[in-house]
Amino acid sequence: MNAATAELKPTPSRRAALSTIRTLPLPTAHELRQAVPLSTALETQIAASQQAIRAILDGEDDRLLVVTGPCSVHDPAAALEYAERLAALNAVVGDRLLLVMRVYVEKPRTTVGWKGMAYDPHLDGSDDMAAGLAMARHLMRDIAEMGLPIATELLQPMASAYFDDLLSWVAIGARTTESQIHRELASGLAAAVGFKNGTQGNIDVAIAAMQSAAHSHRHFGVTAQGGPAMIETPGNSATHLVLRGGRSGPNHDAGSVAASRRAMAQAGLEPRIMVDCSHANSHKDHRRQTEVLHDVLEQRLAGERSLIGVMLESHLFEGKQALNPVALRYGVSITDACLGWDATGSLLTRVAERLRQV
Ligand SMILES: O=C[C@H](O)[C@H](O)COP(=O)(O)O
Ligand SMILES: C=C(OP(=O)(O)O)C(=O)O
Repeated sequence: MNAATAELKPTPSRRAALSTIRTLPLPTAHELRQAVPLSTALETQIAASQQAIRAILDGEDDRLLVVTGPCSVHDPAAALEYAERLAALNAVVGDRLLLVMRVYVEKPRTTVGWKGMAYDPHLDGSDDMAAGLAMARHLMRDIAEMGLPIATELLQPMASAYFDDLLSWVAIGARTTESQIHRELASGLAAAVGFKNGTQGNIDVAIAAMQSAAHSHRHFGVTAQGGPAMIETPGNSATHLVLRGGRSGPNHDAGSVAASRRAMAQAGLEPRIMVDCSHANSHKDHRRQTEVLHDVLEQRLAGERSLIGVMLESHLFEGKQALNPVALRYGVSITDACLGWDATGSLLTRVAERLRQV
């Protein structure tokens, strides 16, 4: 062994660290789907809401697609109360808005932090993922049974099979839009997919993602029974760009929207754009989501037809709180700050009224 190879060998302390790696089996997606099955009526409802979203993307339905809900769900009771309120609002605004609830059970972190209900449902770092996956699937099914279409971000491709039959809209987030693995995942989904611009604000990665997702792929994956598999996907052209702002600032303004529309057309894509009113578009100040949404609405009323939807981060009560499992305030986000329900309800009611006037 020469000196260079010796340096590559793990040191004893690194070997000791590696020996502590734990592997715990989880139920397969098939087992969880059998334990928490969907009725035929629910499957039909989900297929209908996937189709309704596609109709908006295809310009056959001129309602505004609104993806709204908590940054992350951590308390099923609060998420269900939010869903009840959203379902009631839908009865009032459903003629002009297609409401889809964010039920985000996986969170991408900039460095480290709580990664969502699917990972750590007990909020205590125990990472009981078997319980997390079950809680996530139960919650999504309960919300879907209220008649609401569900949106989520798909982050860990292996986890998607545990709940992708419940989804009507999927986000590929700013941190993963550039990932080939997530583009392959999107190409096999029944749901429409919004690709976010990168965290720097670059839309080129989302444009490349849409081109890639439209193609058929063969990729490594696992079967619902948990075995290694080659997966062949049909391609998914029900995709769109999500402008969420970036390090260089917001990108919901008319100039950025027009530039994005032109870039999509040049790439041979239908120009379909959703504006995420939160994240870098609101400078992470939840209250500013209202002004971003009004800006988007005025652009759309002025004739910007590429604007097909908006996203809001909204919970029962505004703001956010630190994750302290013994003293959590009910209905308040433990990840990004959210609009409260009252502000959300009146904002969306005003948006629907304004859209009715045209
Ligand atoms: O939407 C949520 C957050 O912006 C995203 O998960 C990153 O969070 P973090 O920067 O707090 O890790
Ligand atoms: C993580 C999210 O967004 P982004 O990927 O834009 O940061 C989100 O919408 O929860």
